[in-house]
Amino acid sequence: MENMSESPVILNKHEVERLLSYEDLVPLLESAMGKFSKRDGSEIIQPVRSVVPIQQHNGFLGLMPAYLAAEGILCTKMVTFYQRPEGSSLPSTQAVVLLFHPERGNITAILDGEAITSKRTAAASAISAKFLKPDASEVLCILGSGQQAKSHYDVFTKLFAFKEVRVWSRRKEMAQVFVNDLQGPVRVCSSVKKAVMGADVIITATGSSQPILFGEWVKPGAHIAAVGACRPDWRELDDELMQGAVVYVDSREGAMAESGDIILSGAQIYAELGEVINGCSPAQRERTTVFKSLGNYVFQSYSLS
Ligand SMILES: NC(=O)C1=CN([C@@H]2O[C@H](COP(=O)(O)OP(=O)(O)OC[C@H]3O[C@@H](n4cnc5c(N)ncnc54)[C@H](O)[C@@H]3O)[C@@H](O)[C@H]2O)C=CC1
Ligand SMILES: O=C([O-])C1=[NH+]CCC1
Repeated sequence: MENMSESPVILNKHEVERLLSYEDLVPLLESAMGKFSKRDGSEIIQPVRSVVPIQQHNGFLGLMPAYLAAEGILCTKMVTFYQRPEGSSLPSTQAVVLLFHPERGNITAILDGEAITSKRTAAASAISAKFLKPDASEVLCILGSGQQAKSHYDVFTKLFAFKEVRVWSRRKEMAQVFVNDLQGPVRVCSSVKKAVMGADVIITATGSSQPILFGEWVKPGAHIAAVGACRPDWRELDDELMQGAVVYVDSREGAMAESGDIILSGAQIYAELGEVINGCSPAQRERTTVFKSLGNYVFQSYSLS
């Protein structure tokens, strides 16, 4: 987005939603993930996110700067995640993305980050599924019924042909509200166990800080895109699942600093997803795979630059 005038371009949530299509985003993100995993410090600079915990809301403010020299992208995202009471009208994840002119240092754009976060996170999970889900994947299961659950439903049903989609939410009526807003058929399940048994692809997109998904319920060979639990003491997946699966991440440094599922289970990171995209690490589709997503900021700056 080239802006030669002094005033930055400002795009609100609706404008970002309109401009940011999955058709554009998914291939761009795939390419950005590959470039990120080839990183040498002079080309891509992305420090691990600074996090300010906000204890009273069981949440945090995250500051996420990134510089891609070759692409001419200098940006930062600022994002809050606050645990909301069930049914709250306030979004749990809110964000702004600032783009800077890499030569002059001025702000060129101020972009609503809520839509970027929803779509970019879902697109990253979809790319993980493209490489890691079992070849014959028929059943998709979504745990959670919030913003991320919705964006994941949208992109997964757009890109893949599942025969069955299931959703679980800790309050069944919230799962029902979620389903009522969707176009296609989705089955509401009354327990995580019922939702995940036999599923080929499982998305965990909850605000939980304790494991909700247990390895004993997961079909061998399934692919799990684990989106929540973005703090070092938060979990969504249990030790059995983490230790038995082949674990892929968006960023090794980020995962070692922020993922409770990795740090507390002691699971080994097998590869970054970008290394799979680059052909440097195998996609072990025949094994149970976990993509532990934390939100890699290079990707989102890329998508609207
Ligand atoms: N990996 C990434 O790049 C990103 C991760 N996130 C994370 O994804 C998760 C979901 O975010 P949003 O969809 O924006 O939030 P949301 O508030 O819209 O949805 C959260 C869902 O989790 C459920 N939930 C909350 N606490 C729970 C618990 N203790 N047990 C079971 N279910 C619970 C809620 O009922 C709701 O269905 C959060 O953990 C957030 O930090 C958010 C943005 C990007
Ligand atoms: O990438 C992101 O924006 C976030 N990751 C975890 C919460 C928000």
